[in-house]
Amino acid sequence: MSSDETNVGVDRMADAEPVPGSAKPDPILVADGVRRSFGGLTAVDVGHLEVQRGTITALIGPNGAGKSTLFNLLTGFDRVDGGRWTFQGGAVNGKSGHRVARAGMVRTFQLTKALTRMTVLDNMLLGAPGQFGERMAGAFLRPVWQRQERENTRRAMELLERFKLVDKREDMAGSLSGGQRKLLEMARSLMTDPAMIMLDEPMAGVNPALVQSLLGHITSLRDEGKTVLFVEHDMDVIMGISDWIVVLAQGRVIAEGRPSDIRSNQQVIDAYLGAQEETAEVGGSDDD
Ligand SMILES: Nc1ncnc2c1ncn2[C@@H]1O[C@H](COP(=O)(O)OP(=O)(O)OP(=O)(O)O)[C@@H](O)[C@H]1O
Repeated sequence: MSSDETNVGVDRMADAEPVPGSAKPDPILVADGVRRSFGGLTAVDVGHLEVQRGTITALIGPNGAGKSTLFNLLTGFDRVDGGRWTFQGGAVNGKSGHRVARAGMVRTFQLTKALTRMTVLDNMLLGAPGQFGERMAGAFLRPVWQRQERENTRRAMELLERFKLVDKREDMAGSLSGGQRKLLEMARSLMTDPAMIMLDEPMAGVNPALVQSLLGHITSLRDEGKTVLFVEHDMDVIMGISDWIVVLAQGRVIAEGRPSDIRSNQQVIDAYLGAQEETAEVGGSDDD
């Protein structure tokens, strides 16, 4: 799965302690005291979290644990009640999603209705950096933004090729299968050549034939030196692909470690079982 020669980030994890808040040898993201409440409910309350550069880190936890909220906070798509975090050594808390992306930390988004009515290529171009032409339409700058547009299109085509979507470039994004949409979401997030990519349930709604292809893309990104943080429910995927796993329950990090550490961690088992029991008590049967 991992290439030991190229995978410096993973190699450097050897000494990381499998405990909540553990220090990493070369963290790309460091968060402290990140909190978010909704009314009386504390959705996220993360004391200390470090994500190692160049690894695939999974963020897991039972339903309602706070995974999506933490994603939204870190990437500037929700407002924190408290806390700070740095990315590549620079503070990014309080920055808008756009500025966080420019700093090199991007997240994937599910295709909204509006985006499904655009072509695959136009979806890619929307993820492009700069959008210089739109902001500065002055005629004297035309050569500059035309050059940028050409460069964006070249990059989009290169990524569509890589993700095997190039033949679909003129199709409406809404006509893609579930798996192809996930590929497009991933490809689009790479338009800005980010250092870190955050994937929100990359396998949801993907048929088994495309799962392997998506997994291959995720490991390739890591092997090229990018950092991947992903939220996922599929345990086989999580255990098979992750270099490190962070477990959230009721907004807090209750465990961290390699898949082998997490698999046998009693607190993790209890958190999942507890959540299941709560669901059973209210009569639900959420298998999400
Ligand atoms: N905008 C909001 N308003 C009110 N409560 C919210 C809001 N967003 C999230 N919550 C609550 O915060 C808690 C954490 O939700 P979150 O969606 O982050 O969990 P999750 O771990 O991503 O769950 P799932 O695995 O089910 O997607 C839940 O109790 C949820 O109901």
